[in-house]
Amino acid sequence: MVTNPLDYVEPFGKAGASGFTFHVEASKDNWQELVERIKSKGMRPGVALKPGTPIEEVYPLLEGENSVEMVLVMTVEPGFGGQKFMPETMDKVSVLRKKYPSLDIEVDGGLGPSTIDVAASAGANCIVAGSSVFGASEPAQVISLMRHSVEKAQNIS
Ligand SMILES: O=C(CO)[C@@H](O)[C@H](O)COP(=O)(O)O
Repeated sequence: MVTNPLDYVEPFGKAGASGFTFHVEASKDNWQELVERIKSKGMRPGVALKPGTPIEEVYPLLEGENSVEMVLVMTVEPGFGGQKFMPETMDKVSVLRKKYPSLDIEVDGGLGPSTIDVAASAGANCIVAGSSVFGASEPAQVISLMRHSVEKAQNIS
């Protein structure tokens, strides 16, 4: 998480990023300008929210022509890898999935073989995983297992 996401749009765009996700907590006053700027640089805008932030805070960012295209529900406190998945964040994923059936919903933190099913069933379709993949003896198998769980929950396998 960065505190001034606007400062990073241009450099990330120049570096070749295809998407730019900012925290709703860090953009309360300027999210519209931020989304516009991200789109103008050819990137896909996304918004992230911390575990304690109510899901209602992202609703305004999902309406109108300047809307974000992805919501990242943090499943740990942002900061570092290797933390424990917070199952209580799944209520936000379920509510969001019900309200926006085709939205990309990402989850990040503590995702791996033991937690993927609950996240996938709640409606998450984009998975960020660090320790469970990079710490595995067969990373490809872990990725495949998680992909399968998401596809099964979305009825696409
Ligand atoms: O950076 C963060 C949290 O701030 C995450 O992206 C973690 O790095 C994910 O790592 P694991 O929880 O999967 O180890």
